[in-house]
Amino acid sequence: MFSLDQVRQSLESAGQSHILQFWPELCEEERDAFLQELAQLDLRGLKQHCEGAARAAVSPAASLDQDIDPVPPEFIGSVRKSEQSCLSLWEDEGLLQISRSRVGVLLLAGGQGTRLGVQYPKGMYNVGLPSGKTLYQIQAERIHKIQELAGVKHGSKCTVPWYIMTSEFTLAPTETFFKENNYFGLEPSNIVMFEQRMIPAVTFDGKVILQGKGKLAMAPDGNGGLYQALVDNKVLEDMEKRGVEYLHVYCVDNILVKMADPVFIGFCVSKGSDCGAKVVAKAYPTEPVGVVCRVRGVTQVVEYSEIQPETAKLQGPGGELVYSAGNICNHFFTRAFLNDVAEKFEGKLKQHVAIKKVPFVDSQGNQVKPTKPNGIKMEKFVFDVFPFSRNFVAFEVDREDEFSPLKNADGAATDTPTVARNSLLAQHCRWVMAAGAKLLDQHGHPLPPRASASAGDSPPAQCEISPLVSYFGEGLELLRGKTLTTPFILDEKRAKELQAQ
Ligand SMILES: CC(=O)N[C@H]1[C@@H](OP(=O)(O)O)O[C@H](CO)[C@@H](O)[C@@H]1O
Repeated sequence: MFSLDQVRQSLESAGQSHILQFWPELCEEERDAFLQELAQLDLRGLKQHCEGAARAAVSPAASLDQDIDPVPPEFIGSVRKSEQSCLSLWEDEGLLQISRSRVGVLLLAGGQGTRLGVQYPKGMYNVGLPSGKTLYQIQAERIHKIQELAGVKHGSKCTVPWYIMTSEFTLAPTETFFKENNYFGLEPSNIVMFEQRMIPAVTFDGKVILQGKGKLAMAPDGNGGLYQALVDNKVLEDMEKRGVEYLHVYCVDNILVKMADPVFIGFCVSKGSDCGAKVVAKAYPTEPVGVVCRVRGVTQVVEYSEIQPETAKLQGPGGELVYSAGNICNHFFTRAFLNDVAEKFEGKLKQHVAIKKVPFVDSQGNQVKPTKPNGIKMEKFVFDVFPFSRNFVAFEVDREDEFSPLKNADGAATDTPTVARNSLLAQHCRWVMAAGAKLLDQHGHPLPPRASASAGDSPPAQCEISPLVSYFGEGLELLRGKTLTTPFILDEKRAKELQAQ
């Protein structure tokens, strides 16, 4: 560890000596903790980071809107437009790769649920399903099921390791939650949690913000911090040791996420792709999703916060959105590509600027909660590696089956716990009806099928199917010809009982 003198010198040469202004007031314990925090900073890169942030805040990167074009539809694979025989081939390929334990999943779970308004990791959120399951539990059970499906099909026991990128904010509570829940029945050695880096928030004149007298205002380095974290935590070596060649990366908040989706994996593998992304047709022009498009001919994502509203609203001759390929943060990478990124491209990733209200201590030592934005946070985005890919593919999936993200607290117009819950229940109603069963409400009246859910809708029937019974609607033959009264929860026990009837 560095000595106080070394740290002081480094801070001085980075123009950041104010960081130690309250040092004389700190007690022994606070000093130790602070020195440890400072020693973990990239002190050599600090000057560049602070000056870069201040520069970026006054002269934001030029808008890309002049240089973008949509990706022509024929370059986007599609569930809806593909023959069933193609979908089956892709699914078979995906299941084959999974059965050989060549597929892993990686969860991006380092963010704070600021918009959702919770103090704990988003994955621990319970959206109020009849079963009371949290997002983490639903995801764990899907991993369980996909291992089983692939294993049964190919007569092999296989593993889909679950890599979970957390941050200083989310690691400890996530670890505890998993332990308390017995890892949701998964083998603990196949769950690998690691932390992304944190970087300091900076004022508009390039000074690191002090959150306390002996504490810096730190924030995770964005979900694109993944690539540095893979190196820091030797995750690529772990993948190699396990024989994992393909990785499905996804973010925590989408209740409909299909972990290690065999169709998507199979599609990407069949196309010989090194990098891919799932997209859905955007629901409305200002929907907060990035768009997959071409920038000077190169396919990448332009984030919702960086596209001009006029561009987002552009319509084609049939009234359809020109930029409609909405990024749902479900990415495919080969390990070989991730190695390339780690070796050659990580340092070239773009830095995005977010201007935020960052609580701080003023020069008098008073704690201040700013009422207007005062700080710059720099973030990397996970999709910014797409331009380095040699064969990028996009794959369009159906929103009602794959995308209902939990972003906002109830009361907001979209992406709330209620919408997430209803999207899942509506999907499960569709599965049950497609399997040939009838659903009745509490009064014995038949229920109509529902395609999807939005905030204003009346709730669909309380019909929930455990992922341990069905991953994407398969295996529900046991319901054929049955009349089921809601609320109806199909877990493994109930499935066995129905099977026996
Ligand atoms: C940097 C990044 O990955 N941004 C993603 C991510 O945004 P959030 O700000 O986390 O909601 O999830 C969106 C989908 O839910 C996706 O459209 C967007 O592009």
